[in-house]
Amino acid sequence: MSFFGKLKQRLFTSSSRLDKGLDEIVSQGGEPEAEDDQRLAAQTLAPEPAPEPAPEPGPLPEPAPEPEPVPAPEPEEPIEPEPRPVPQPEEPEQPEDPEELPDEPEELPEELPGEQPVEMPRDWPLEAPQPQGDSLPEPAPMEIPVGNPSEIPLGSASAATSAADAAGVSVSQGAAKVGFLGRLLGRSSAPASAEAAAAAKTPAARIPAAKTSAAPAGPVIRRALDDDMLEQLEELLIASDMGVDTALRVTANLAEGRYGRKLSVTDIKRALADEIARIMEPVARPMPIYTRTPQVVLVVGVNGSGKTTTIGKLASQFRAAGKSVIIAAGDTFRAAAVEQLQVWGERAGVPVLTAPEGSDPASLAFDAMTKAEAEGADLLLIDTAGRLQNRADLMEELAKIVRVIRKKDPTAPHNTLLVLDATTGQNALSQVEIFRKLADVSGLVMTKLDGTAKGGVLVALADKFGLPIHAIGVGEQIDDLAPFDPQEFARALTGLDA
Ligand SMILES: Nc1nc2c(ncn2[C@@H]2O[C@H](COP(=O)(O)OP(=O)(O)OP(=O)(O)O)[C@@H](O)[C@H]2O)c(=O)[nH]1
Repeated sequence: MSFFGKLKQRLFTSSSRLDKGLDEIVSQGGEPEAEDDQRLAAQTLAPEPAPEPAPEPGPLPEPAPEPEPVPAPEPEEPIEPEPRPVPQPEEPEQPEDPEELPDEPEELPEELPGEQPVEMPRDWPLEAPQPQGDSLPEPAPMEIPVGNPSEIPLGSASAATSAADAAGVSVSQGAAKVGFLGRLLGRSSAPASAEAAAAAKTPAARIPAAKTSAAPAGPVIRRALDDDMLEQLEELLIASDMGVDTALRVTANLAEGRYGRKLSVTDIKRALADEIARIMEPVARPMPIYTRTPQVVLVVGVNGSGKTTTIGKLASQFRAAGKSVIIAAGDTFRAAAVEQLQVWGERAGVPVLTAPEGSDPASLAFDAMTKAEAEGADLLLIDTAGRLQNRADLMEELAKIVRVIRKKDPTAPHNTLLVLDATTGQNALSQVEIFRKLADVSGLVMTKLDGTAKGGVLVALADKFGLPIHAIGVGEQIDDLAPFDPQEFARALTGLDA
């Protein structure tokens, strides 16, 4: 089975809900179409173009003068990432034990020049080039790589890229690599046999095959888009966890230029997929990589959301991309969480720093910073507790971790990733709201998109918060984390094949 097919299977629950719902909506009040009508409909599938504006009478206004080009200032010193504010606890701060923690600097710099995070184009090679000099911020052309090369079958895009990199040849992955979601949708051109072997190892292989949206034999059913149908579509999108506001916006946009026209299920899927991709496009951004090391990535989220698993996957993939990584097991209150992280650390070949149960996570974070600096690590991934039961405590804990790591690097943490569990549906929205208050969230990772009918929540999140979505988790295996591709996600969610 192709990797593309895996994704389709994994998003089966979400797409099948939409599939089934759309079938029902269109068949109610819809009618089979004669062949001639089908040809006509195919020609008029796109929304009607807006009428051309009538030429304005009278003279045209003078064109506005072009603004003077402003030369970009050349940085003389290395540019550092901007520090994000330390989240302030609601309760008055307790004085820290000076024996436990090193002195805080008198005052954190108000503002540091910000290093522009470099977002990685999707077809960059996996290997980041080495910095050319001390003074220039060096963009690291890397997005979260797909899969662990040791597990990537020969002939896959990543393997091809690595080989080409080794040979000093630049490879456009666009040609060889179909995105992760795309591969799960079944459009991979990679050899099927090796991928089938890899897929067979995953739980996804045991999920029943997804219903395909290939046109059924016989006449296509079409239904004229009217108010009733729009209302039904709204309800269906709400049931898919898109949220009321987003569902209303999506259906309103879908109606534009199509109202009164006869649509088939595939027409609606295409229109929906376009609309969803349009919403998701601006938030699909790989995690920025900075030249400043260690780059500190704070990972937050409620217990069970998939933080540990995501850290393990990230560590493995960054390491496979040639980065040196250290993990700090910051949830010191749960021995099981620490043990789980150690297992992932072993799998990824990455050291995991731990502290005795119940000890201060901030001092572990400080030690981890010291070690990461001493060892010249590229990335430090810090796990944190996710107990929301006592928000004030959690807020203070996160704030203290941030204060302490800023003693070492005032610009840290460079990324604060909020890990969300897709199966929680609309609850993910309130988690974002809460964690944005607790920590300065810089991006999202959505886990467990496999096996949930609530994948639509990602659209609601993008629409409501506009926070970057760096990656998605679609399984429990080490290579089941992928950069977020809005087009492929939209197609997978709507169950569209092509
Ligand atoms: N199906 C699926 N399961 C996942 C995914 N990500 C994580 N999980 C599973 O979700 C469960 C919880 O994941 P953890 O990584 O332990 O979550 P956590 O946020 O670290 O939880 P605590 O350790 O309790 O703080 C585990 O059984 C993982 O295997 C995913 O993308 N898909």
